[in-house]
Amino acid sequence: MLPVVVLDDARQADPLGEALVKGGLPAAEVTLRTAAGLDAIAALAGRGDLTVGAGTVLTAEQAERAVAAGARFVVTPGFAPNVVRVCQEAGVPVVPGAATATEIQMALDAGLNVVKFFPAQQLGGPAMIKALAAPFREVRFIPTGGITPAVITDYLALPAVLAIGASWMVAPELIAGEQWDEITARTRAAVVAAGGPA
Ligand SMILES: O=C(O)C(=O)C[C@H](O)[C@H](O)COP(=O)(O)O
Repeated sequence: MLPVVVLDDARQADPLGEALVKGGLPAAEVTLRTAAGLDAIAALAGRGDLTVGAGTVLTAEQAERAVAAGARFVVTPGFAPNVVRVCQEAGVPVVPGAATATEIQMALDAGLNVVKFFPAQQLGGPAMIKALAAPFREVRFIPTGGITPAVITDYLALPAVLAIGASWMVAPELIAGEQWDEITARTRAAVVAAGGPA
């Protein structure tokens, strides 16, 4: 499970990180949708007890900044050759978004075999991944977008699914309300729903 985080205030990064670690999910994809994103990545990277990556990385410059801030992986909504190049040169894993067979082939051409399947639910969910995985046997998918606890097991039943990205455990209203205990509780529930320890 990969929590997809949108932070408006980088000062919330540390308590959020604490809540995720307590919940048993020491990882976060912090999106660069907000101006606070880079500072939040730096704050979480500085904790040392969780793996932080950057999401919504749209340009090569953003990729450079994210890596400099401490991002250990980079996620993009679609396939962006310049972002992929920057990450590969920096030795940082990059996961491009792919919604079609063509985009998967672009990722493979770039030497990548893990893609974010985005937006997963809207694209047809597990049935679509199953169909795409048939010709691309070496590809692993991280479905993200619209995934709720109710459908997690449908995705995780597929061998081609490497992980699931989702935001419900770190919902923006919980962060805005600084409801860290609720974030920990939802994170724990997400771990259990994904077959992890209670
Ligand atoms: O900003 C991006 O590039 C993203 O990563 C979009 C995220 O994948 C979704 O926001 C997460 O999906 P939900 O769980 O439906 O919220």
